[in-house]
Amino acid sequence: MPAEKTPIISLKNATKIIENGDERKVILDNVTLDIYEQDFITVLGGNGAGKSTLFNAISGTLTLSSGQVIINGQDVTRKSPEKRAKDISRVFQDPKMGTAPRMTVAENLAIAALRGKKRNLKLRNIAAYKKEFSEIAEQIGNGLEKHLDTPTGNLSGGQRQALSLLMATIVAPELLLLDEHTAALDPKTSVALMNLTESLVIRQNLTALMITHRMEDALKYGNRLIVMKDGKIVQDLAADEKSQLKLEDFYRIFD
Ligand SMILES: Nc1ncnc2c1ncn2[C@@H]1O[C@H](COP(=O)(O)OP(=O)(O)OP(=O)(O)O)[C@@H](O)[C@H]1O
Repeated sequence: MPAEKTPIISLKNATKIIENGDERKVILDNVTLDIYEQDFITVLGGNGAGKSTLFNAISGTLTLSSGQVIINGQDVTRKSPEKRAKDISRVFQDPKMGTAPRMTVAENLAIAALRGKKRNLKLRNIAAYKKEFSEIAEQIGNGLEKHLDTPTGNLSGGQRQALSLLMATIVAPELLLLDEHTAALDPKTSVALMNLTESLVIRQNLTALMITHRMEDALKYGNRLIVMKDGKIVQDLAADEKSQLKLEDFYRIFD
């Protein structure tokens, strides 16, 4: 019998209740989820279904009312987002979120390269890393390598999202959270960033969760699909089940 796989991340009965005077709202409802190495899971659900809340619970920006978050067997439920940051990186929808606007591309990459490491990289040493950064940036194919000394605030949205993705993966995280990271881009740039995402995930054997509203992307990418509704995971489909789904099945998800 094959040995049982150990999940990288587990949520156990994760629940978040928001109380405001007489109002009581369950925004994460008893969610149990095991994420295994090299899972690439797409996350679908209507507005307000709880997708970002799920990501907040994993990354630690939201403290659970009850339940647990386990990373590699360690209970991190009460650990701060900063403590979890060595294991978990996240790319947001808004291109402004992932990068420091006044710092250059090279400086942003240098900071990202230090994730989880104790030593300090002095900014004057960045020059030594420039060739390496340039090679990494060149993989993107949108000219980012020519902008290593450009403040990120001057980049296009697509370049900035590509940089955010590079920063999130330059030190391979245990889990990459992609929070609708292509949603603010034009269709062509969005396709280019999804291609880059897939190639980074495959090349670095990453484990990733990706929220998307694009059903085509949920069908095309990943080995697993979860569907959220009212703070719950209502479906968890493996690759073979996912591949049998048609676009019209997806529209039913949002009913
Ligand atoms: N801190 C909070 N306080 C009160 N309600 C909250 C809080 N965070 C989230 N919610 C509520 O929880 C529900 C789920 O929100 P969430 O942002 O997770 O949805 P989502 O699935 O990511 O939606 P969208 O697709 O619109 O981004 C929403 O009704 C939202 O208003």
